[in-house]
Amino acid sequence: MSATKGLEGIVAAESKISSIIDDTLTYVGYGIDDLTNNATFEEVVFLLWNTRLPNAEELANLKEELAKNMEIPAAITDLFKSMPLNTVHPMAALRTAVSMLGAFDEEADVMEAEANYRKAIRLQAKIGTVVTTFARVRQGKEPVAPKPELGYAANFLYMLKGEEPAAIEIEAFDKALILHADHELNASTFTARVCVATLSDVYSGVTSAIGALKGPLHGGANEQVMKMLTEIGSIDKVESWVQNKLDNKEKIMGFGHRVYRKGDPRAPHLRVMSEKLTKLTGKPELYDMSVKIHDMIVEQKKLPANVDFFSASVYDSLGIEHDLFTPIFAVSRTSGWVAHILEQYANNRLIRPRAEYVGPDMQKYVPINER
Ligand SMILES: CC(=O)SCCNC(=O)CCNC(=O)[C@H](O)C(C)(C)COP(=O)(O)OP(=O)(O)OC[C@H]1O[C@@H](n2cnc3c(N)ncnc32)[C@H](O)[C@@H]1OP(=O)(O)O
Ligand SMILES: O=C([O-])CC(=O)C(=O)O
Repeated sequence: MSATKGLEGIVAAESKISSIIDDTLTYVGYGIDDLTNNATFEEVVFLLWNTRLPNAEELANLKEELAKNMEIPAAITDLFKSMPLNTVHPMAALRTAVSMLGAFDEEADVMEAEANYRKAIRLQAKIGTVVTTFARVRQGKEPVAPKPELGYAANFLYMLKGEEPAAIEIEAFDKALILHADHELNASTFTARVCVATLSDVYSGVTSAIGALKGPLHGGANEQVMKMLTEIGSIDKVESWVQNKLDNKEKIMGFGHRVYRKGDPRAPHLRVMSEKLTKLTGKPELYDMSVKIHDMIVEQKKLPANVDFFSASVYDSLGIEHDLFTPIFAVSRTSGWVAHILEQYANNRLIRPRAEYVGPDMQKYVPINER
């Protein structure tokens, strides 16, 4: 028995939800470019959960259900108020709050498929409100109640800032939500599947997944990209900053991928949005710096940008606080996590791999006074 480090190349599940084949990403067989250019996030949520696109009535119903379920228990707002708001990371707050949402859901442990679908809707509806409520509480502001007539992307930005977003902001944010919605058996999705394969509940699966997404090698990279751009500060400093990191064999956040070799097909969409939005907000240098970093990494390391690289300047341009980037990833990825959780339940077997033992041979116990 020998171990494959990081399970690289191991096929650990069958799935009908998304695929990455020859660097092409599809959700249920629909290309990511097609969906990003033409669909809305709500349509993608339906697609991932039902493995087919909705008709107009089904989409309207889903939107209505999401809008109806966006409010969160007051106890979650109080929970945030009780947190050390100067130091707590929003991903830690989100992890705790999603676990708490489970405590408030009377159906949390009802395992029928219909009940799990209802929980999926409630969780997807509430997670955006959880993130925006945290952000408002941290700023000492009142949470903003959702407006049912707005779509998911618009509602999120409205609840975050307290004013209705411009059409271009809604469009960019909706596309970003679509691009982050699912990604085959990435680390957080695998975590969710491992968790619920014990027949644990949906909330436990998503709480575990949030923990996995938080790390900088996964979803946490988008915040680190912004930290890098802020630290570099101006385009004339890019070359020496990046060269120094590369010479010290340090990783540059937002580059590289376990599966993609030629490039992450989500990155070009975010790059286009980054160029447009940074110009509009009067910060074109952020995009120019990103391109310069990108060209250096591609040239020297042959590593393409992943989804987290250009999303950083997109979210910054939307006026979003930098440590909320990863929670926003979680808001979108909840749709994918839940899809995989439902798929796991539908054809479950406990996930329990083996470890290759590399410790000492059989030893004899030594009494404590003889050690
Ligand atoms: C949504 C997402 O999760 S997308 C990924 C987000 N994460 C990041 O952007 C963090 C930066 N990137 C990385 O750490 C990696 O590329 C990962 C974690 C994404 C993929 O990791 P793995 O497939 O395990 O590749 P691994 O980390 O072993 O890297 C292979 C080689 O490429 C190098 N490398 C990989 N990524 C980078 C990078 N971002 N910068 C510099 N070098 C890199 C490694 O140092 C290693 O070099 P070596 O063989 O000389 O030691
Ligand atoms: O697939 C992965 O390993 C990471 C990733 O890009 C994602 O989760 O979107």
